[in-house]
Parts: sequence; C-alpha cells; structure tokens
Amino acid sequence: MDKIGKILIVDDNEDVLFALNLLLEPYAEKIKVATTPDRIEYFMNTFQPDIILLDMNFSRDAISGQEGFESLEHILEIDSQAVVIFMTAYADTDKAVRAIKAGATDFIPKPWEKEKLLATLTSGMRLRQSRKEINRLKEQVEVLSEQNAFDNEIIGESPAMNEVFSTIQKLSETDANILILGENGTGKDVIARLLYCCSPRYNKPFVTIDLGSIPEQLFESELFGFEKGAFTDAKKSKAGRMEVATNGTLFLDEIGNLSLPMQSKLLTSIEKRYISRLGSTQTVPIDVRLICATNADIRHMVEEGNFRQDLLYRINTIEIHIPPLRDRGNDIILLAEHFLDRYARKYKKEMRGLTREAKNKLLKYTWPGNVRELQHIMERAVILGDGSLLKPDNFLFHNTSKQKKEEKEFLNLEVLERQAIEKAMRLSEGNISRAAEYLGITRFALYRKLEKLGL
Ligand SMILES: Nc1ncnc2c1ncn2[C@@H]1O[C@H](COP(=O)(O)OP(=O)(O)OP(=O)(O)O)[C@@H](O)[C@H]1O
Repeated sequence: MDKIGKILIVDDNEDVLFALNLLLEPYAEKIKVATTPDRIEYFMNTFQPDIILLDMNFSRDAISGQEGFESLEHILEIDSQAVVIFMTAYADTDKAVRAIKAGATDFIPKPWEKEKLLATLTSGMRLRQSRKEINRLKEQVEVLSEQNAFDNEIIGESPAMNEVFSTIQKLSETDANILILGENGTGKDVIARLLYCCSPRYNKPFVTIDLGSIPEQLFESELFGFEKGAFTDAKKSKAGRMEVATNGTLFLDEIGNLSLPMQSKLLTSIEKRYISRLGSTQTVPIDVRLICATNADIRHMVEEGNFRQDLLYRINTIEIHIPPLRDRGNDIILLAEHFLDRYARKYKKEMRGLTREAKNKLLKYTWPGNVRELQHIMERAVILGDGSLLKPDNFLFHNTSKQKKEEKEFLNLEVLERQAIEKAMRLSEGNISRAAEYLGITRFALYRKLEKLGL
C-alpha cells in the first residue's frame, strides 16, 4: 500500500490522538496532531498536510458539530483544495450530508474500523494528488499562455496594419472563428497569437497545428487523439489537440493543406461539437475557438473543388487579410530597425541604424518573402556588417527567377489595377460608390472596369 502522505489530526481528546497516531504511523508519511482548532492555520502553513482529520465537536458544544463546520470553513478559506475528513462520535446522515455540502471530502464515525479508516484516507490522498496535479497543469497552461503571448513584439504603424489591429480590437469580446489570409512570412502566426491574447479565451490553452508540416496520415490522430491499440504504434492512449484545446483556442496553420477527407472530418467535429478518439466509440465534447491561416487562394481552391465551401463558411466568420510587406510603406524601416536592434544585441555589435541610402534600398525592394525575409536579411547584415550604420551594400537580395517574375508582374499596370480594384471592393465591403471614391474614379468608370476585368 502507498504511503498516505502528511496527515494533521485535530481532536480535543488526547486518547483519540494517541490511538490514531499509533494506528496510522506505519501508513502515513508524517503525522502532526493538534488539540484545538486554533492551531490548524499554523500547521497548514508550516506542515502543509495532505489530509486533515478533523473532529466535529470540540468542548464548547458536544454534539451539534458547529465548531467543526466553522473550522472547515476557515480551512477552505486558507486552501480551497484542502482535503478534510470529519470524525464524530455522533454519526448521523444529516450531518454527513451537511459536511460534504460544506466542502468536506468524507466523514468517518468514531469508534472507527481500521480498514474503513485506511480506505477513506487512501481515497482522500488520491483526491489530494489529483487536485495538486490539476493545479500544476493549470499553472503550466498559464505560463505557456504567457509565453505564447509575449514572445513577439508586433511592429506596424501603416494604415494597412492599423486596419488589421482595429479589426482585432473589434473582435476582442467575441469567440468568432477567424481565417487569416496572407502571403508567406507576412506574420499570420504572430497575428493568430495576438488574436488569442486579446480574446476572452486568453489564459486558456492555445494549441497549434501546422498542417504544412504534419504528414497527412498523422493528421487525424494528432487532431482527434487515439486509444491504446487503435493502430500498431498506439502503445498508450493520447488526447488529440482538439481535446487539449477545449475551452481554449486551436490554431490550424496552413489549412489549405488539408485533404478533402480530412476537411470533412474536421467539419463534422466543428458542427457536432464533439469528437471521438481513433479506436474509441465514446464521444468527447469539445469547445474550441478556431483560428485558421493560409497563404493559399482559398476561394480559388473552393472553385476548383479542392476546399469544401461548407468548411470555409464555418472557419471564416471573420477574415483578416494580412497585407504583404511591400504594401506597408515605412513599416519596412520600423521592422528593419526592430530586427537590427534585436540582432545587434544578440551578436554583441555596436550598430545603431541604417543610412538613408540603405533605407531607400529596403523601401524599393518588393519583399516576396515578406517579414521573414526582412528578418533574415537583417540578421545577415548585422553579422557581416561593420561600423555603426548599415549601408546599401550590406543588403544582398538573392532574387530567384520566380521572385523576379513576381517583381515584373508587380510592375504590370493591368495587374496593379486589378489588385487596387479588388482591394477597394474588399475595403468597401462591396459598396461600389465607396470603392469608386477610394479609387478616385466615378461609379460609372468603376462599373466599366469591373466588367472589363470580369470581377
Ligand atoms: N509585425 C511584425 N512585427 C514583428 N515581427 C514580425 C511581424 N510580423 C512577422 N514577424 C516575424 O516574422 C517572422 C514570420 O512571421 P510568421 O511566422 O508569423 O509568418 P507567417 O505568415 O505565419 O508565415 P508562413 O506563411 O510561413 O506560415 C516571425 O519570426 C515573426 O516573429
């Protein structure tokens, strides 16, 4: 039998204390005794008992149990997780029920039967351990949430980024499912974490799955979990990320990578709000807020039959478009200075900033890899650069042929016009007059252009 842990026995009868001490000594890790309830607080602070065996009746009043209830209340005020087992010579069901309702764990009548007493203490100890474990896990979740929250400082003052921040602000009281769209490296992950930090589910779990990096065959077991023996390698049961994220937020990165059969399973679980682990017929209720992200053209995927429209409706209650870095104007410089500062500290370099020419070079570049590319370029420049200011020569852009093609497309007037119109329509939420105003043209001209471009 496992040791029962630390026990504090509180009873005004010294014979009882002596007998219990003797009886429990072989089974308990340590025992302390007190003859008056006013010593309980002292022992709780210094001895930190796992279980408190508490007499219900002290000298003031022999049978009502009132004094025991008052002590119980005081104990639970000090430690709401305390395990208190009442003892009384006057066992009656009413008092037992009252004791449990008041927060006691169990109740044993005096004189006690040894086996019954040990069984009660053992289950009390198990309860204490589970409560400790739950507390530990809660604390872990809190620490992890804080890490999730404050790892990244988010830089951005451009109108395009301010629009993103203001949408996040508006969403701060809601639980709506969010779809974050944006090119590679624009900061979708950073924005997902910001959304989480500004949400009512902050301090609850934030669980992520990068669907771009999980092999297709593992996706189901990662998301839904499995029972022991569900497949050859399932040596023990494991909760899926959806279950772990319950009451919190699940971030599905690269949702565009999800195969059609998996899309259908995800949809079912979102709609039914429960899941079944692989190899189990039991259902587990889930309550998660979904944040999804993709750099794919998800609407195009729907049109091509590669992404389920009904799933899209479920995940995109609100869409957030993260602008590419090239549309963020001076944010490029703010970010460059932010990374310069970070890497100068990391590599212990005395670098203070960028020359005007260097800033111009960064502003002119089209940043196909967005913030991630800027981050890498700054790191390299800091490592290889000399002097206190970084100069244009410190920045080498390795344009791939694909990037060059994208850059050329970026200069194509027709492409630019289409992008501007699409953006104006999005910002005006389809309102033609407002979109025309944003574009500085008449409503009629906008109609003609929409028709010409097939929009
Ligand atoms: N506004 C920002 N301020 C500071 N750092 C940023 C910002 N946006 C992105 N970053 C940094 O840039 C890098 C890329 O960002 P992130 O991983 O969030 O992009 P992503 O869009 O999720 O990329 P992918 O498409 O590859 O998944 C990260 O190191 C992130 O910390």
